[in-house]
Amino acid sequence: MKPSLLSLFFTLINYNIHAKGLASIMETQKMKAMVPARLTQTWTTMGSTIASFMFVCAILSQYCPYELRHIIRRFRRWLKNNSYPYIQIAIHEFTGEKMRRSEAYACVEAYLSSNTSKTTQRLKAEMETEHSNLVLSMDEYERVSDAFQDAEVEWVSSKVVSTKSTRNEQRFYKLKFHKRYREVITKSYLEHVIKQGKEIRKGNRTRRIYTNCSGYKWSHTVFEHPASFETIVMDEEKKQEIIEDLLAFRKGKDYYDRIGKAWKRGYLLYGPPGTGKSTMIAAMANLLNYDVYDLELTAVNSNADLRKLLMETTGKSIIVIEDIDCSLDLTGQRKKKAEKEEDKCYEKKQEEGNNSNSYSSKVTLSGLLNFIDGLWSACGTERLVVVTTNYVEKLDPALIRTGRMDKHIELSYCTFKGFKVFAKNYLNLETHQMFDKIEELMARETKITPADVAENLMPKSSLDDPERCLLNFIHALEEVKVKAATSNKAESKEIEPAKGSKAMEKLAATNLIFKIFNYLV
Ligand SMILES: Nc1ncnc2c1ncn2[C@@H]1O[C@H](COP(=O)(O)OP(=O)(O)OP(=O)(O)O)[C@@H](O)[C@H]1O
Ligand SMILES: [Mg+2]
Repeated sequence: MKPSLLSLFFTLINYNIHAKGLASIMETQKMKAMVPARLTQTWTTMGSTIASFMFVCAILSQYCPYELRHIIRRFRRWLKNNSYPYIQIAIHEFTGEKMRRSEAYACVEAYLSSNTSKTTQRLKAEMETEHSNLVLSMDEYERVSDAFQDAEVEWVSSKVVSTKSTRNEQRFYKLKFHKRYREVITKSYLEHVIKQGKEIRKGNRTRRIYTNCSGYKWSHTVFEHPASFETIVMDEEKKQEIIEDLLAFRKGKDYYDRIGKAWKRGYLLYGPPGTGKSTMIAAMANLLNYDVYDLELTAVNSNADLRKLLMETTGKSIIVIEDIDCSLDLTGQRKKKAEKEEDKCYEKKQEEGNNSNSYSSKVTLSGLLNFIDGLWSACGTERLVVVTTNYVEKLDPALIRTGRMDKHIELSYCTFKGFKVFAKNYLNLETHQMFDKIEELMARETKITPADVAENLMPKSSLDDPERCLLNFIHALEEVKVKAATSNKAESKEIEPAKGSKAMEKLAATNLIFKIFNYLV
């Protein structure tokens, strides 16, 4: 068949579909009530007549002189516009080159599930997590009507299934309305739908934690961490200051706009292992109701991949880089000679197609800083970036200067005051005769982390009553004290012969061994 005849055939089908579509609109509940059955039949007949007429016009247009064909084409356009007075707007689930889930689609879905679930006959029910609510939404190919001011509209949920794979479905909502309502629908109704949808989504939102285990792509799961600022044990004043800072940031859109600064803030959490850095990040996410992006820098191959990942993050989120000193070489020189050599080696490996995971990350400090300062500010708002480290002194001052890491928070060893909060939370004890002994042990600079306090106070079996837990804790404190005394003794022994250069070397080596020993213990 010639292509022109094929197009004629499709034109005919198109007009028939329009005619049937018109009839099916009439079948929706609201319109049914308004339009009598006879009128529906008239429309259907008229639709078929128009389709046949169009078919004849199309044949004529193929075999007539150019001028006549032009007139027929114009007439056909006029007829189409007047015989099918409806406008359709499609809102697809995935858009753009990267096929990101469309915010508009999500808002329409939320709006329709809340506003039309009482009138929809076929619904689907979904529950994202075991603790979240059951969310009802329109099932596929379902139609619902809605009214806004004096305009009647119809929503249809539909999907396109790829011929290559049935798993590759593209869902979309189609909004149909009479063209006389064009202004009100495009200017006010859609705005109203998106606004209401956003509000509903805020209420239903289940937070997510994203991670880039596969390198350049985020994968996510539901974020359900029970941490809160109430259960974090630290200096009360410092805690309040952090909470206020976070809440001020969340409310700060207008302020950031006014001062011409991107709406983002950097936090640096530092302190020994087990002092609550990761727990605090979870508490921050819970307080602000933000998503978490846990960025594993060692899995990122290049600065370009890092940028791609960060640009894909959404607003209302915390981007976390844990143990940054272990992920990057951050010791001051941003690009050392050895690093340059490694770069060459890496490029060679890439050329050979040997891009193994064992090869270390090629993300550089300057790549990270460039993003935080440059592109970072331009793409997206309302993001916190939180960096953690056990060794703040190892970090390049350029990374942690104000503007990049605006707030520095030190988390440290547990004090007696902190222990009392743990005892209240874990054992429901406000006071106990063993507290004096504990206070005495803790006063002598016994460095015990909150993680160790929590572990020792936690009952391990039904036989563990509060006394037993406190005894466990006293044992742990005594052990820490003995270890500290042994390491101090060893250090002071090494200091004495430290006059000659050989002795200096020996001291350095022993110190290193003890440091490693302490770290491991
Ligand atoms: N300040 C704290 N308040 C309450 N619990 C704490 C605190 N610090 C640590 N914990 C407890 O110790 C456990 C370990 O803490 P967390 O993982 O947050 O430490 P961290 O500082 O991130 O350690 P690392 O530096 O090794 O990553 C937590 O599950 C929590 O129960
Ligand atoms: Mg941690």
